[in-house]
Amino acid sequence: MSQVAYQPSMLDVTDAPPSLGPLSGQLRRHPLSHGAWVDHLPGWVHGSDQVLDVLLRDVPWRAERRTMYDTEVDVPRLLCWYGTGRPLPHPVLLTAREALTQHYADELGEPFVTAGMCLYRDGRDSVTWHGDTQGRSAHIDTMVAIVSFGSPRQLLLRPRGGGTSLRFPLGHGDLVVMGGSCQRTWEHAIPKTTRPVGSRVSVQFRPTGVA
Ligand SMILES: O=C(O)CCC(=O)C(=O)O
Ligand SMILES: [Fe+2]
Repeated sequence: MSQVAYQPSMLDVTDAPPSLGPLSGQLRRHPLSHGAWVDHLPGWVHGSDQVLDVLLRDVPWRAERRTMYDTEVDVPRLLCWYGTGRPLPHPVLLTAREALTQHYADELGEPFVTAGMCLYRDGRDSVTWHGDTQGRSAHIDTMVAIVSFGSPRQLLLRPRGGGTSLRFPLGHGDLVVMGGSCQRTWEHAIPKTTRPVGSRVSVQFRPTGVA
């Protein structure tokens, strides 16, 4: 009897659609040098398991190759680009993009419109030190907002030209926003790890012309 009453409520909890916590008053800003900053909010997305399942299943993940010296090598992660207007694979991502656009409206002055997706299959997948400086972000201050799903990985940041690096743990449902001059004056990376980690999906929201 008690089991009959218990099961539906368990289902209600696990089947509840993913949702977002508030941004105002919750994001913690870390000012960096040269007018760069990072905002961090662990656990922004609730119900992230469901989102991760959908992303792993429905995103048409692609492997890329790039030329390194004179050989072609695999890019060590899978990718998919959702340009302006392309429907996102889970509705909570649209809600997230709109919430970010609204929260940063005064500071950013334009909406987040694209979503870059990366799948790190295990600890051997990574992205090396870089800034997102293709396009307008090479010259102007902007923002890149990252929502992370799946196995926790470290986001490393270091000033261009040398200096101490910082690390932000990116766990299931966490939000990190790189802002100000961050893409031009700092670099970021997701290093490989020998720890036994599972899949991680990173969703990066950017304004138009930033990549
Ligand atoms: O995996 C991440 O969260 C960062 C990805 C990244 O920096 C990029 O794709 O430009
Ligand atoms: Fe990046």
